[in-house]
Amino acid sequence: MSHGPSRPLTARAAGPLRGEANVPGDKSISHRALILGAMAEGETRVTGLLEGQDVLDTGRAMRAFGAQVDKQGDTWVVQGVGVGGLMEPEDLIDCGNSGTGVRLLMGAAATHGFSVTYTGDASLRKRPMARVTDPLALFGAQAYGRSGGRLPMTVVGASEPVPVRYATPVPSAQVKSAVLLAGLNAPGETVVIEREATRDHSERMLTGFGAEVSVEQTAEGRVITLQGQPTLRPQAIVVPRDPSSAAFPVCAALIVPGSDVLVPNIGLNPTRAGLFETLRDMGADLTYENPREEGGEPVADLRARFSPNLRGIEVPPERAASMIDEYPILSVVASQAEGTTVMRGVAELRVKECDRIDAMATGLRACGIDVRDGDDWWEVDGRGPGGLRGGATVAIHLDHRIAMSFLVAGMASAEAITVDDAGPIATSFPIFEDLMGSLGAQFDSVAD
Ligand SMILES: O=C(O)C1=C[C@@H](OP(=O)(O)O)[C@@H](O)[C@H](O)C1
Ligand SMILES: C=C(OP(=O)(O)O)C(=O)O
Repeated sequence: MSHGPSRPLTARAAGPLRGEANVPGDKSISHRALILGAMAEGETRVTGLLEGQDVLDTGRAMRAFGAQVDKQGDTWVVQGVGVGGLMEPEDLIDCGNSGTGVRLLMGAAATHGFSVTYTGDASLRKRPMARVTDPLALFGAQAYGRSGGRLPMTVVGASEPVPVRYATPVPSAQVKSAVLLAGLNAPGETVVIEREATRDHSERMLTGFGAEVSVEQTAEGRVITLQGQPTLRPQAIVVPRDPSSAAFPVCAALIVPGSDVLVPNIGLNPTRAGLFETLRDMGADLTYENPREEGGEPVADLRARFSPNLRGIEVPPERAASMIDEYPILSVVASQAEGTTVMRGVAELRVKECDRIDAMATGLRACGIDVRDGDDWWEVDGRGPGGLRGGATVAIHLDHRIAMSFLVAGMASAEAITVDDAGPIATSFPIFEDLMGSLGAQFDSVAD
């Protein structure tokens, strides 16, 4: 869905942040629970689903594809139609701001013999889709979109799909997942090879639903093999809390003097936890309390305290996929460290909801921080605790993570920071303002 009118929001220096931050469910897992639930035979029940706009848009799309998706009390109930049972939507599928939504749906529908036209908001309509439609063409699906492979785009599904073997050219869990979801309704073995491991929620959840999925580490990379046309058995899914949302209260606590914040129950799947390792490498006072396993995923309570002795580091590039959405907030923490933080191997940041390197570099420079950048790298010169001047209004380009990052920056800067639009925060973290406010953050809505 498109957003309402833009809504500026200002964050100013806050007192210590203290208390417990109960962040919402994982966005990646929530999308997959609705999509796989819709492709299973019978009733899947999901608790802890993220009720962010991105996921709600995917829920609406699954209804348009013929599944029933309803909320009963705290549980989302999906009546699936079975593999191969999706139906042609009567209208456009509008995925709003969500790259994950549109790319996974394109995959899931591409091996059905019907056509679907996809669109999204002004941010999503700029993002590249050929990375998904190229492998979908190998199954026999054809895509017709705007120039540069942009939305709106119609995908004519393959009525007699063939299985595919595909090596992903960019590290992308969305591309991997689109191919695996398409492979569900192709006979035989579909194989995806990724050079670097990306988040593995699709593999885990497909296995949970009863598909045969094997993963092998070879010289070529991580080889994932799916046996096509399985019967997916409906599941009871408990969605863990989102480490990408936890990043905001954690990082805010590290840079606001006197803070001590507990962020309970965070999924620490190694394909997602790169930020927390990086913060610890920088000298953050960040501990994992009560580590345990839940639903096959490692989980812990994160405790973050103000950390006056952060050091800039070179972030290991091989860690990029496991923290790809966290570089914007990491750059805010880096601005409060001593020395330079170097981030390499991050070209993907340029094709997210916006060009995230450019958006963060522009905003940080306006707040008094030196940033240098190239095609696939950037570096931030830290000015130590209290080194953020602030006093800027920052353009967030319909990007929720840019908005939240600069609001956190405003909590630790000398002068307030305003983001031009807080609306997109609702795509992934609808309770951000209230939750950060409950810890002690100070926000002012600015009248238009
Ligand atoms: O598969 C997913 O759920 C996601 C994969 C990542 O995108 P890419 O696959 O484009 O790297 C990430 O940035 C996005 O927020 C969620
Ligand atoms: C990149 C993101 O999401 P998506 O690709 O689903 O829009 C994100 O949430 O940071």
